[in-house]
Amino acid sequence: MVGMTTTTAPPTADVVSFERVTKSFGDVRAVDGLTLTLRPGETVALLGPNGAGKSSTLDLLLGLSRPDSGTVRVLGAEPREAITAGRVGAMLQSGGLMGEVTVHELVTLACDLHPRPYRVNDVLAHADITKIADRKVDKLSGGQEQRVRFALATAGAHDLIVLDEPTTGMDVTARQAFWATMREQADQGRAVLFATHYLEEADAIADRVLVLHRGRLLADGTAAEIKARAGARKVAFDLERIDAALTERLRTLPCLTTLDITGHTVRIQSTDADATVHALYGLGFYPRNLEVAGLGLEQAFVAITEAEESRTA
Ligand SMILES: Nc1ncnc2c1ncn2[C@@H]1O[C@H](COP(=O)(O)OP(=O)(O)OP(=O)(O)O)[C@@H](O)[C@H]1O
Repeated sequence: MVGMTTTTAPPTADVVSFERVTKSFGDVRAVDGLTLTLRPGETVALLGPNGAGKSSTLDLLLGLSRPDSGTVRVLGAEPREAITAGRVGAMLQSGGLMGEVTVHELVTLACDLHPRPYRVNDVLAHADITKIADRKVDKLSGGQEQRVRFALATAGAHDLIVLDEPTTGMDVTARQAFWATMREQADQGRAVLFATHYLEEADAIADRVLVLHRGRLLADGTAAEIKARAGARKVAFDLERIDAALTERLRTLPCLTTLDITGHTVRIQSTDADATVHALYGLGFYPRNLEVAGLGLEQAFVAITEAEESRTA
């Protein structure tokens, strides 16, 4: 971050806008006609299987790479302009921290360079690194290093905070503290965009979830909407006796996507739980302890991405 005044355009309603953005590496289309907008105060999770294009999307957003076609705007300006103006804080996976300095010195430098800095002691406290402020940066554990990266990303008042898998390596307490601080930032009107593989974090934290797959947006909505869109439900019940013949009959149930039998317990995933349960009784089964539940975000994510895989196979 460089502390200089630039001719940044005035804020628009959209913090980020991607308009039919494409980026390829050789034959690989990492981002494929992506259109999306982020608004102030939103906390948005970016999900996707390995290679879906999450990091490539964040790189475009941060001006670290340029699209082959389409436009990327951040706070109404070119990404690099918004970044040079200190309006975007980023915490990326890659890139080492300066080694020979202490945590305090590094955070002080980040605050000094920021056009709208917070107080160094406040930044240290929020990132929960006050106790390790005098340690050399290259002597930190993985989780401590993540917290220092977080401190650097929140050294001043940003309009947008971008985080690539921010809690990797953090323990449970550090994660909770991290998300509490992030929530405060969002409550102050900042947009927060984070890529993650921890779906429970996306479920708990994000107002909005974006599912990327092969560079395209497969789903965009609240976690509840994404779960509902996946449509599938879990059905579980016990049977008194299960043998090979009964297992074969269970496989004929309609709308079944998965069948798992452990001891006397049958677990099913179904695209239409009502039809499956109805047929279960119709086939003469007497299920006990019958439970029907919606999918978690993780299962919904798998269902959505697998459906797309088989559609495009
Ligand atoms: N610099 C590059 N050179 C060549 N291919 C690249 C480059 N960057 C990304 N790719 C390819 O583009 C695709 C998208 O990669 P990207 O890193 O954006 O995915 P991702 O969703 O962040 O994955 P992960 O969850 O594994 O971090 C992948 O097929 C990847 O191999």
